[in-house]
Amino acid sequence: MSFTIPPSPPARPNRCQLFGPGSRPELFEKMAASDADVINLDLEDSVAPDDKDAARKNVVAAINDVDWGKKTLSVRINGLDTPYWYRDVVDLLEGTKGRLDAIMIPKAGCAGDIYAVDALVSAVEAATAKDKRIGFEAIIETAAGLAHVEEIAAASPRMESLHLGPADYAAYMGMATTHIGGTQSNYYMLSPKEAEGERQVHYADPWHYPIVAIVAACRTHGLLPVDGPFGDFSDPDGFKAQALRSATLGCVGKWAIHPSQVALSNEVFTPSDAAVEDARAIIAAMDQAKAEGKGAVTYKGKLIDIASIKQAEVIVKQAEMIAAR
Ligand SMILES: CCC(=O)SCCNC(=O)CCNC(=O)[C@H](O)C(C)(C)COP(=O)(O)OP(=O)(O)OC[C@H]1O[C@@H](n2cnc3c(N)ncnc32)[C@H](O)[C@@H]1OP(=O)(O)O
Ligand SMILES: O=CC(=O)O
Ligand SMILES: [Mg+2]
Repeated sequence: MSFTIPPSPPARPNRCQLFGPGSRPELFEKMAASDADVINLDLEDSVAPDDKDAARKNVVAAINDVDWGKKTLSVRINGLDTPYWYRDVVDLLEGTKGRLDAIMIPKAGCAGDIYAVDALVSAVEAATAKDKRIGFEAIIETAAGLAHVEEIAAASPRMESLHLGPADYAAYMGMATTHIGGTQSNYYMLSPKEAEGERQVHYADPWHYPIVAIVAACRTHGLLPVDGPFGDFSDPDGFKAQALRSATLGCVGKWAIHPSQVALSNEVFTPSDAAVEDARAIIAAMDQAKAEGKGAVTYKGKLIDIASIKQAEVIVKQAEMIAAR
């Protein structure tokens, strides 16, 4: 371990974030009644320019009036390159009475973007004598965001999570696709030409690199890494495969852009009973090994050592936090 101990991320479940446009208030009660851990009311890209003012009013009213239970409640504001974002921040903070938990900052490109929102939020919080400090979520979805992911993660003590936005990421990176997340039909490898038989297609994961960069930045600075949207809500198997890849790489959750995706995300990002039992058995086996003065032992035919305790503790802690919510 480095002499610098990384901070722990916020201890709250973040398995699924359900989004809904601020311009569709008829969805808000349904979102509140869902099983998502986090709700994101959107003022950004799911809201047409002519609807921005109305959506902002809808969202302020809903934060005050809807019973959001124990959910983490967040609003995605408009980007810092638009004329809308400052009014989003001011109206959200001046117009709501303490239920809002976080603001999501889209298209974060550098630490200065987070600093700018922090300055405005801090001024409104001071002026309105708010006790509660609003947290920040930021979306990594531009080339600059990816290039500066670590400085964005470290930009403010308000930062709680980073998210991959595959739709904008694809656009800003000039990727040849119009699909939102998931397997891309043109991103594949073929088995070697000289191999026996018909050549096999292997679909690789075009989101692997940004997800790993986000996870590394989050784990360094004590934030929650979250995978973003999967646009084809008629493809639950595709959603699950993408979510499993993200979970395997260290993400704690994924967005849902349709209610049908909430249970899938919760399932993938909740450790199974078998996984928790196995993790507890590994910790017990290592306790026994330690008592016998050994650093490495065989468990179910495989090597486990001191690093295995840390791996197992990730699963146990996640399960305990979900059970305690
Ligand atoms: C792409 C990059 C991004 O930035 S993603 C994040 C921003 N985008 C969003 O917030 C979009 C969120 N989703 C939606 O707007 C809608 O789900 C879309 C995809 C347009 C589909 O809407 P719609 O045609 O009404 O769906 P549906 O008829 O299949 O709905 C079935 C029942 O579920 C409801 N529903 C729909 N969406 C939500 C939602 N987001 N949250 C909660 N409930 C939702 C519908 O009202 C419908 O309910 P009911 O069965 O009639 O009672
Ligand atoms: O904001 C989300 C995205 O995929 O873009
Ligand atoms: Mg986006």
